[in-house]
Amino acid sequence: MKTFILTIAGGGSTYTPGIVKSLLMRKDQFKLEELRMYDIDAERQNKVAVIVKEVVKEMDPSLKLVLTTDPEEAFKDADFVFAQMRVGKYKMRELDEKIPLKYDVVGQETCGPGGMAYGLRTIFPMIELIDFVEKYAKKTCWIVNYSNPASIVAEAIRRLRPNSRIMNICDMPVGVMRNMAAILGVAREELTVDYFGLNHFGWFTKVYVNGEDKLPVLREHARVHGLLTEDMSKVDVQHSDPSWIKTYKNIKYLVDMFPEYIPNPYMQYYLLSDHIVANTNKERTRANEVMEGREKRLFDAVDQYLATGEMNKDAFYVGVHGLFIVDVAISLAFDLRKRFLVIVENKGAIKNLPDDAMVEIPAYITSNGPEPVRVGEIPTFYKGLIEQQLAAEKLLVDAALENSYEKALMAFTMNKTVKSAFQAKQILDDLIEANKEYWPELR
Ligand SMILES: NC(=O)c1ccc[n+]([C@@H]2O[C@H](COP(=O)([O-])OP(=O)(O)OC[C@H]3O[C@@H](n4cnc5c(N)ncnc54)[C@H](O)[C@@H]3O)[C@@H](O)[C@H]2O)c1
Ligand SMILES: O=P(O)(O)OC[C@H]1O[C@H](O[C@H]2[C@H](O)[C@@H](O)[C@@H](O)O[C@@H]2CO)[C@H](O)[C@@H](O)[C@@H]1O
Ligand SMILES: [Mn+2]
Repeated sequence: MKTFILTIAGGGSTYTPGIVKSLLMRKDQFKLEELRMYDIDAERQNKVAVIVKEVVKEMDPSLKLVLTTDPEEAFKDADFVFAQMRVGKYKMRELDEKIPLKYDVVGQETCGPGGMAYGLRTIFPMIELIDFVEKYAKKTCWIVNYSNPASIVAEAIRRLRPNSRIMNICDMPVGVMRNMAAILGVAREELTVDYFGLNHFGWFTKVYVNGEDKLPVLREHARVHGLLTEDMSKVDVQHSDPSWIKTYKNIKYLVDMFPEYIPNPYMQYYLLSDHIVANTNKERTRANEVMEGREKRLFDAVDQYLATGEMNKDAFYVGVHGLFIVDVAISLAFDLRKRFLVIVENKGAIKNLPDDAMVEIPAYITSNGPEPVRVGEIPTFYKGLIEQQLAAEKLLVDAALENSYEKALMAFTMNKTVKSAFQAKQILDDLIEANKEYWPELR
């Protein structure tokens, strides 16, 4: 049986235990020879590893587990790298969210100025990671990347490392499909969707079950309930947090106004920005909810295990997040040609968008990478919105590569969540100060 060396980059992530569990649930199909955790923060990674070791002991005790901060040890002869780094960690996420809110602008980790700030922190560490993998791993190695902000990261990689073997993915569409399946009373695997957009900026246009388009049924549900199902805690425990409930509810306003398609929940930040700001607690944002929730639960479980030897199994979840990345890797490994939504270079797939846009669309995942479907032409409303967002993302990457303050200011001004160039400049200047340690210099 073929076996694989797999490295998780960002081993200290709160998602690592869930991803490891998901990997080991598939060990009969996707057998690991060695699992490695790589992070630049050894202390955080060691803590998360306390839980990971228990998962390995229970599910695949003979598996070799390596923890390292050394790139050579991490990537030597690796077959797969799962990337999930958060550059600046939650401390910086909190600032990404709170600084724009000071100016009554959406404060979100991947959208608006906060997302662009996160992008400027992440571009070069991701390029460094790709270079480590290229230097040490097998030539056939695939990087499957969750690191956000995925659109900006993907655009920078397209420009700087166009030949790298990387699949940029996002679990939000899969999360939505999980809710859609619960609403329709079917399994998520029974859904086949059509979708177009950029990452965290797109729309479902068809939702097939057994060849029948169920979008009309979902539209009627969404007009009243958004994408909430009866009991979210049964669908995904994390998504019963108040902020996620609000997010799924907000879809009802969007579907009511624009019933044609079902939007990615992230569209709320662009199309309902005033409502979002008015309903956000500027002192306690999602970063606080996560630090006091997902992160605390995990680290409390580590402390409890070290003190008592007892493991709290509710401290982490596999969820669609853990399932999806493993599904993508298995399709890459065995040329399964499974259809998933992934982020790829457009190259004509969406006919009336530029070839060099990094778009999120369905693709068949082969061992040579994605084979995207042909989406065709998209209607003017969506095209216009996407073009504006795409321009902002491209200008931001220009800013990073050219060390250009002016391009960064253009990117911030272009973003739909920002009202004026004055406002863009105030937020940008505050973010430059907060990100001194991380951003490329902007002159
Ligand atoms: N694409 C998606 O849909 C999706 C879904 C969920 C999470 N994510 C992303 O996954 C990542 C992890 O999220 P989290 O909430 O678990 O964060 P986290 O802060 O718990 O973990 C991130 C880890 O990355 C490490 N890190 C930072 N810079 C690094 C570098 N240069 N090299 C190696 N490791 C580095 C940190 O030390 C930390 O341990 C984030 O980028 C998040 O945005 C993406
Ligand atoms: O606020 P967070 O850190 O809890 O989540 C931010 C991430 O949200 C999306 O991922 C969700 C996903 O949609 C859901 O189905 C489940 O697996 O949880 C994920 C994380 O909560 C989004 O796609 C990511 O890009 C964000 O990082
Ligand atoms: Mn995402």
